[in-house]
Amino acid sequence: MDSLREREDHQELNIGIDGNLNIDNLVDDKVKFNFDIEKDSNGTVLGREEQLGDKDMAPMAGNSIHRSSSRPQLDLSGAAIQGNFEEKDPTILLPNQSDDISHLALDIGGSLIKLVYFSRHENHPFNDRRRKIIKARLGIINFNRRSFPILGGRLHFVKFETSKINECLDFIYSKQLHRGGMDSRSWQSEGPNTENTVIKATGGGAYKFADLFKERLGISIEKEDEMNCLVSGANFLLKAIRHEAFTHMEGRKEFVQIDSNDLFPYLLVNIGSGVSIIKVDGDGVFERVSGTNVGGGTYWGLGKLLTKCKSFDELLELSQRGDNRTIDMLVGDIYGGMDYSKIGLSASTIASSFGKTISENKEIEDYRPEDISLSLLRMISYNIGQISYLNALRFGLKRIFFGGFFIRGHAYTMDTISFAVHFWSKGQAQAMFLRHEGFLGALGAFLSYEKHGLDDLMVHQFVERFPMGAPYIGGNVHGPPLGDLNEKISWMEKFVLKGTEITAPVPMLPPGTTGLGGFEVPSSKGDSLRPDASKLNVGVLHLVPSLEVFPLLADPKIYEPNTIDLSDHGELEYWFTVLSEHMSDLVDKAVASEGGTDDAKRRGDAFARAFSAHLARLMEEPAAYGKLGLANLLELREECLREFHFHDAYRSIKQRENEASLAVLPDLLMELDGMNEESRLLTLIEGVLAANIFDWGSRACVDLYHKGTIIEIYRMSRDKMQRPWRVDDFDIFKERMFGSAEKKPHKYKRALLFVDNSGADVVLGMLPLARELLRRGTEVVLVANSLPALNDVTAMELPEIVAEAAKHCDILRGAAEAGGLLVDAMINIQDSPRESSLSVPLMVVENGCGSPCIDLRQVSSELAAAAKDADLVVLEGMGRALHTNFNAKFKCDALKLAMVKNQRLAAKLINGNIYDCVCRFEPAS
Ligand SMILES: CC(C)(COP(=O)(O)O)[C@@H](O)C(=O)NCCC(=O)O
Ligand SMILES: [Mn+2]
Repeated sequence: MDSLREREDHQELNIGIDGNLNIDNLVDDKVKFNFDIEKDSNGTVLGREEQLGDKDMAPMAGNSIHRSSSRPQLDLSGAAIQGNFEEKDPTILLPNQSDDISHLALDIGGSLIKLVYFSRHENHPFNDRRRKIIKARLGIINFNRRSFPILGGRLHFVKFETSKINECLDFIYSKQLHRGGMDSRSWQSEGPNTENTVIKATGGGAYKFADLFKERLGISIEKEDEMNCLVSGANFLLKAIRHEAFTHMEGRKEFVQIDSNDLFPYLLVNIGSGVSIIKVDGDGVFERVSGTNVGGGTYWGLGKLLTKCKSFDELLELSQRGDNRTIDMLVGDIYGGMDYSKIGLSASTIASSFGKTISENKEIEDYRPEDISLSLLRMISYNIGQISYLNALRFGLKRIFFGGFFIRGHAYTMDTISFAVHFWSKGQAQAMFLRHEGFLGALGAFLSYEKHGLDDLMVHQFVERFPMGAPYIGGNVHGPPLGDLNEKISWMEKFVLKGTEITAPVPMLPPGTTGLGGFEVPSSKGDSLRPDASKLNVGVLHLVPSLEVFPLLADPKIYEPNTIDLSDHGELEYWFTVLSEHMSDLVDKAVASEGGTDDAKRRGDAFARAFSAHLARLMEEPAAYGKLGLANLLELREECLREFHFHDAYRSIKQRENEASLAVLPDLLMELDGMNEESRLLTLIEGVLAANIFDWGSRACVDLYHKGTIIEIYRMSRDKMQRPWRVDDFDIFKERMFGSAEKKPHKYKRALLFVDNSGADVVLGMLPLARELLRRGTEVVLVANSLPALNDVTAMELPEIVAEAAKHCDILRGAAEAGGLLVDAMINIQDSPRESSLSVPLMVVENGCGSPCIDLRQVSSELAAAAKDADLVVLEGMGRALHTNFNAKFKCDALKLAMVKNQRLAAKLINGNIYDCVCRFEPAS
């Protein structure tokens, strides 16, 4: 079979096929891999199990024929041009390529093994033809200017206890990570050879277990320097991940925005079994300035001896219920309950860790394990905090980043370290923590593969997501992501049976306060911290190399997409309730969209459980997945739906509404054409606002839809349009368009219209507005979602809607032809991109997201390209113009249009009522 073909050893990335094809020419959208589907001799697609056979356990290495080298390479064997050879950028199939980026790296520490692996994104369906037209139209030569291709993919983070190394080996084997691809389907069941495969690893275990890896998996370990890896991992995270670093004081977590140009120097304290203290001055420029042998291993080791705990997590969990005053000697114990205020020590300050046990005539059994664990934790955390501070002082450093698995996202540990740093530095130095704290070394090892291509990635190109399974790593579930859909569903079912209590929302405790020398009662522990909380910290990092910052943002550095701050507990609770109440309706729609089968019902059920679990988790710790805004919650819902293979829950509703609206469009256009320019503009804006009422994400609107037909509701909404609207800048916009006694009329060159919902919203609202702009000589770019979200129209669906509308309107037809939106015109446009029509073009671009909101730091390359010549941005709808971007400032004129379909938001944002409207016009800033 094809996929049995050997890979070439030592094949460099830039070796060409027959000397002509240089890999530099392969950009992401031109390389196609076909390893997703394996067929048997009858052409039947094999299931995962059939392909894997009984291979989930790693066998002893045997004879095999597959070879690969340590370098991440493209396997060019069997490469062939697909399709038309005459095409300028033909697709090249690499049938034997499994993944073009290095895929697995390890950090094998004394206590834990950390794994980082990369998996390629599944191809998501996109309109290739539309993309080609847009590329030609916008003059995009190359979406990706790298010297070699980076495909989108995911970085996964998994850990195992070193003492259970066999579980780790089984995991690697079951996912076939040692073979150059995470998807076993690309390999034959006969057991390909891994003889020459080399996997990068760091940590002492890279030496200690090298033979075991060879024996069990047939792979060699290439050792990478541990300090080097820690530093490059930390630098990478601090530069590439937006919400990576945070402070943690008195139970309050706050993300710190790190300016990658102002990162160095800093102190990196890695708390593993032991502690390394490293002064970092740049990429690859560092010095290990100190360390201590009292670290995570000490806590665990002593804790194990003293409490009989079986695991680190159990020990940490015990500390949650501990009271260290029964064990530690406090200042007050020495001073008869008084403070030693002369030297600034309160009575509650620990004078001597474990000191109280000297004078008491007790045996170990007489102390509570909980108290012992807490005393130990405080002793070690304070000590590390103090040594770190002294080193920061020694080198004049203000920022200390703490990493390593000792911390485990444990609030109390972080508070204790922060307190120590704050206390000793008198507030001059700041302790910061990293969300991927435990994976610095493994990430560094991953980055040490040559040509991994991740060096110059920007912050916005990594998007953190939480596919199901990711939040529940640990124990027997090694998580992210659970292999296939079935696994995910059954895991959700099992999870709910076992742990229903954690799916229920848990109220968050208000942060406690502590006095000087505080922590008499740990402020961050208590009933609200679930035992598994420490495992729920990092998700899968999605690498989307084609995302860019929207070029028209006035100042991307201060841009904040979210309008509503969910760190306000009242807000979080409200939106949590809204989303929970919407759940059953959404599940019904999702299940119906998949034919209402038993399988769809089971998936619907699993989705509801998964999303509820995420919500519960976020209620408990809003910053668990990074800084939380309403847009993230709404996106999480869409992501969860996709996880359970609901790709378009509102498909039929959208279709129905499109058809009904297209049927009345000709009448509307006729009515508009009978008006003078000024009344027409007003009617058009009114039309956009009125049609925005068709929003299946709003509870109030959905209730309304039971009361009439689409057209009745649209009419009712239009009839209620009374000016002044709650935010009403229409006159300023009108003056900008038509001029006044003092000002000349303005003709926009190119307008970007961020469209929202299907049906009336786009057909009767935004398309007529687009038509008016086209009529006035403005190029129009309709910007729509890349993936479905609620009833939002997508960039895939829009060309068809425009084509339908164009049947009734010459302006739209001419512009759509010029923009390549009409099928016949698409063929012409490839030959002569610019001159095919006299009309200004109407184009469609995708925005790069699949959510009702938009974060303009992460838009598609085609939108970024379209923005180049644009001088007007129109944002439409509640998600795009209110929940997000209400306060966004642009380099060009901006018009924000929305109907507010939620009472609380109306009251909060515009001091108004549900169904009030916003027409905000902001000249270029
Ligand atoms: C999800 C939405 C932002 C979509 O609104 P749109 O952008 O389509 O105008 C909106 O429906 C919403 O905020 N819904 C939740 C609140 C509610 O049910 O009232
Ligand atoms: Mn919408």
